[in-house]
Amino acid sequence: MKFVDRIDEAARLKDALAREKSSLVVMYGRRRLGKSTLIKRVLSDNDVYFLADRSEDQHQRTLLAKVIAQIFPDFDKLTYPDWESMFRAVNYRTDKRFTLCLDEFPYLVEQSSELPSVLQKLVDEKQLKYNLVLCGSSQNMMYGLFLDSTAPLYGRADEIMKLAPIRLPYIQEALSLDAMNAIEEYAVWGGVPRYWELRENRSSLDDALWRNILSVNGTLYEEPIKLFQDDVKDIVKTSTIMSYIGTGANRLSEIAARCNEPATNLSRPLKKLIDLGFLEKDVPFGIDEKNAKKSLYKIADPFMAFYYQFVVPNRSFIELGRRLPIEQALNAHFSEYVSMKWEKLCRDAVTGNLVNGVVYGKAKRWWGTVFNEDKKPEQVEFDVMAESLDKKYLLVGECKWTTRENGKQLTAELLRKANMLPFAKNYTIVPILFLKNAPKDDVGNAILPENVVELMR
Ligand SMILES: Nc1ncnc2c1ncn2[C@@H]1O[C@H](COP(=O)(O)OP(=O)(O)OP(=O)(O)O)[C@@H](O)[C@H]1O
Repeated sequence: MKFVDRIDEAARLKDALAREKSSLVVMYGRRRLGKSTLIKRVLSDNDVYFLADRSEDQHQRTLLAKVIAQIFPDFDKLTYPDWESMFRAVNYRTDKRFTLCLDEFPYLVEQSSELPSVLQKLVDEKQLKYNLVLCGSSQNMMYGLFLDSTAPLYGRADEIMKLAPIRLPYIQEALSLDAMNAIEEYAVWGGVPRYWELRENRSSLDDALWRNILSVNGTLYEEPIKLFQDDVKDIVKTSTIMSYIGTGANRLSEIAARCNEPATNLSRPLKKLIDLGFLEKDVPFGIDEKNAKKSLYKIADPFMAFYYQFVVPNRSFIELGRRLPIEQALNAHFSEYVSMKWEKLCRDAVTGNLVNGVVYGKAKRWWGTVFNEDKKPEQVEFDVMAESLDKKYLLVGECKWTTRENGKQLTAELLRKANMLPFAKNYTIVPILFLKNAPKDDVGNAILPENVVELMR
């Protein structure tokens, strides 16, 4: 698969490594996002890249010495009793600046708890002649090592880079898809390039699902557990919470009831899952994010959302190799699943972007009770709602992931609902349809998959 995106990240890393003084760069982020690949692309043959494992520290130093010997001959002929002597020996041999990258740095710290203090000492002495890049997948540990104010390396990094998932337009480029298929595939694999590679090796999305996720031998069959191993203590509880949310328990009270625990016990694990990027809080437009009553918890990561909706409830069928019930579940709900992801992509596309000549702030959903023409209460919902930065316009959007719609009818209904909103009079209402296909009647206010891909570039 061709390498895509990461232009800004690569530039930032290159820049940090080319500064006048040697730099300490920290890179972290969820597994399989492409941290190692990005670093290796930026490093040259004069640099050293070392991938740590969980073996004991003397063994790791022996392995690292071997890699360093590729640029400093015979470096591995000596034995280094501790990390400090090894880093100082590298400094002694350095005549021109190079970069030493320690990938999976948290594994080294697991074996040698003194390592952060050793590095702190070396960095504080300002004598290091080489750059250090420290990389890791455990977001928890990387946070604890560099961003916690009590940690020895706190404030020592010249650059801290948290790698994010790759955005929608690049899956289209990597897998040569049309916009509609890019959205469908992104709904399953999200922005993780390793998953895109697994998909690329299969003839169709369906084939890739059955081979990689919906099979006990699939590479991704246990993937969430592997991801949690990096960062959460209680994997069973975490997985249980994700399952409940993935199958429709979205309010704190519902999740707590299903877990049979008081809601207060769940605030920490939920916050943790939000920090890790696996969950998000959905709050209606105009409501404070901290409003717990109005908040809905949703799975933020597309791959996880697919997994907890389609894999976990069907685990016993998958274990027995029974395809039929899973095929039925996919036939009945996959399209609806993609449509939820489509809504989210539409909101992301609008946020901070220029839509029909107007720039909008953060787009959210809106749901609530309004009073209709007959003064009767009515429950209404908007898939997308955003206020223009100049506060003059309110974009209200309806998303559909179905075959061709009647645009006039959808727009009229959107306007009818919007005009009942108590805050409608403060704005000029801008109705927008976000549709899978162009509407039967060309209403002119439709945004299609190719437009969303373009907006997300
Ligand atoms: N920007 C990219 N474009 C295309 N493919 C990529 C990109 N980045 C990474 N990949 C591919 O994705 C896979 C995972 O990348 P990589 O091993 O670098 O991730 P990582 O974040 O270091 O993962 P881990 O923490 O699991 O080691 C690799 O096989 C790589 O080829």
